[in-house]
Amino acid sequence: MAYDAFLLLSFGGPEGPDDVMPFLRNVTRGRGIPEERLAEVAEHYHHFGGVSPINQQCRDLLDAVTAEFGAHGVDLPAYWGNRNWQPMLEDTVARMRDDGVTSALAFATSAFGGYSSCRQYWEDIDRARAAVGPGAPAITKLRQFHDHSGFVRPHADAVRAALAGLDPARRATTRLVFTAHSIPVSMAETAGPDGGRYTTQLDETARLVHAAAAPDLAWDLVWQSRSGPPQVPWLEPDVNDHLAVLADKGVTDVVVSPIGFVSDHLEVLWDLDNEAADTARDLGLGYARAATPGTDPRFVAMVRELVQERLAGAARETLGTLPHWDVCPLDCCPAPRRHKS
Ligand SMILES: CC1=C(CCC(=O)O)c2cc3nc(cc4[nH]c(cc5[nH]c(cc1n2)c(C)c5CCC(=O)O)c(CCC(=O)O)c4C)C(CCC(=O)O)=C3C
Ligand SMILES: [Fe+2]
Repeated sequence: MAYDAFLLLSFGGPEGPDDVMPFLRNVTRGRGIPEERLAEVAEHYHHFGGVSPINQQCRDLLDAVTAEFGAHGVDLPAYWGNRNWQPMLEDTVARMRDDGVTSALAFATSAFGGYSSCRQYWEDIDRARAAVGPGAPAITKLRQFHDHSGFVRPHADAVRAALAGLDPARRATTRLVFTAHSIPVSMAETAGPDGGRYTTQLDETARLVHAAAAPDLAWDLVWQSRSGPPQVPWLEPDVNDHLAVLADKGVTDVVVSPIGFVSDHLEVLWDLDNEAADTARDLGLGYARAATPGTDPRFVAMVRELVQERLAGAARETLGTLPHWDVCPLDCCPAPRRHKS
């Protein structure tokens, strides 16, 4: 198969105060998110001047990937499009068509399976191609990468760096707390062809990061950034509740490592550096937050390697044991039941 472009596919975020509500309406259209939750999340964005860091992080990643391609003879022009905010994917796909692109490889900024993190990006591609119509390039998504060394090693180094900021005399009572975005339990159950892929992959990432960073410490995998109406069950425990349980058990210090994410975007900054850090302080726990890969050279090299896997049929780099595939089976990670908007 010949490919003639690379596409960075991401979530999108507002770039000023006036963007915040329209962005949030794009994210939540038809998903039954209560109005109070929207108002609360809008406040998180306004706290940062209405600017999400995710767009600059995408620009930085795109620049780094372009340089990495150049240095390794990967001759593909690089494009960027988002699900929820400008540059919107359908505008990017129209530009690709105008530039004569016929077949592109897309890197989505999530490592995991599941509807929100994988299937929905395939749907974004389908919708954007349909909107562009005849002449839209073919676009396929690169595979999930939860156990790639280019994802695991930057997380592991970040955990080590965060640990170095805590009191070594209390290491025996220090704990690793891995976090990922909570999702509805029903979405977790239908993730992957056999169900449970989001949580199973996160468990594997946590094990790999733990083994590489601090095998002497105990660890847990917990959830952050819950959304949705209260009567719908989402993955638990929430990181804040979990910190209270740990403090009760005699844990003195925590390193919180957001392995569910590729960059320090708003949900990492607000929900961890603000909320969870406050919770830890109230509980008297020492607290350090580990960084995400961002533009770590190993992560950037991973993107290039995922492309080369597909260009050259090169072997897959995997540290774990879960299966991988290039194109998701059509029946995995189905869309949750839609609410009326
Ligand atoms: C699994 C997952 C990831 C990780 C995979 C991936 O990266 O794709 C992720 C990432 C992100 N989520 C983000 C922001 C938001 N997510 C929301 C709502 C939701 N997230 C969900 C899941 C996930 N979300 C779900 C099931 C909902 C309920 C509504 C729905 O079913 O879609 C809402 C609505 C308000 C709220 O209720 O929180 C917002 C504003 C941002 C941007 C941050 C920035 O601006 O820097 C990013 C990277
Ligand atoms: Fe989200």
